[in-house]
Amino acid sequence: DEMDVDTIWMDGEFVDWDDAQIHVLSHGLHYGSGVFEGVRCYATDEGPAIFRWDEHLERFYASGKPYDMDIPFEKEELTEATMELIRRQDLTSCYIRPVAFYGYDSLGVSPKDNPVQVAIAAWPWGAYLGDEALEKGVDVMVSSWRKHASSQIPTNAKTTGLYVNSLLAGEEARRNGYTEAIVLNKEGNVAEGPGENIFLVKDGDIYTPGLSESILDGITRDTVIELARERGYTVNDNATISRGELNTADELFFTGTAAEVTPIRKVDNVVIGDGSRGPVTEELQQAFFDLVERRSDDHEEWFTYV
Ligand SMILES: Cc1[nH+]cc(COP(=O)(O)O)c(CN[C@@H](CCC(=O)O)C(=O)O)c1O
Repeated sequence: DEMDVDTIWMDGEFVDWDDAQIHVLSHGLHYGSGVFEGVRCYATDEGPAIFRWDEHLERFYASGKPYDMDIPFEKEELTEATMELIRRQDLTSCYIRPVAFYGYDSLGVSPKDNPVQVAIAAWPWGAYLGDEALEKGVDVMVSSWRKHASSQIPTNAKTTGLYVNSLLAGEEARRNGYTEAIVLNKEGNVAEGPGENIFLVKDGDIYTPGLSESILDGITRDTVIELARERGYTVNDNATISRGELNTADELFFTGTAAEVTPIRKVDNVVIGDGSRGPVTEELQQAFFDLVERRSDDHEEWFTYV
């Protein structure tokens, strides 16, 4: 395979990449009834280290709860499978994608007795929004599509079906020449990106929308909040950010497992700050990479060594 990975763990076994197949009548394909995680493993002097595996695994199981989806494997089994998957493919820094979904027994909206299938894949994945993005930032647009409200579908569950909202917003942005979208919630305030949380810096203070703004409780968001507070910043992690505050921000940046810490330099072609990565963004981005690549030995509890 072009990503020089060849193995996937599926329903308790390691299978060849091309043999990891499911039935076309799988419930998850028809009704979006799946949950997934995105986790990064970083190469460090002590070997590959999975970042905040416990929190990701916790969220993986919690995401299934609204759908009565009981994942038929213990956390220890999934942890061992993931470590073995990384070892078998000699991966060091890689992206890990666990997914669980209702498979096929009978069709119909109710998952009834459909089996819950689980798979884990891992592959090398570079900068999510492009190589230049981490340094130069990205140009984004505010999408015409709103985020679904947490009262309509639990936004705090990483449900596969929800990502059509992300696809609509992200593809609208790219169709219009931008790299990514910012999605407002149904109140018209800032929620997050299609696959990222968002942070705003103004007069030296840091703001990020709270869970009530219909966002995913991001693990990278939590990490950056902690790193910022450790550096003495005032962080409002329950902010309501209006659309207009995006234009007058000193700095904006995305956070996410895939996106890591990505500066935003323009919103709908309005230059943010001086149009380059801001100083607070750079400081937190550097702190993040020093942490995950273990140049800093803080938060050892956040690392699972393979
Ligand atoms: C909607 C959304 N909001 C915020 C985040 C950031 O959460 P966290 O990874 O815990 O910091 C992600 C992760 N998006 C994942 C999927 C990306 C994809 O393209 O698929 C990811 O970053 O792995 C989201 O999908």
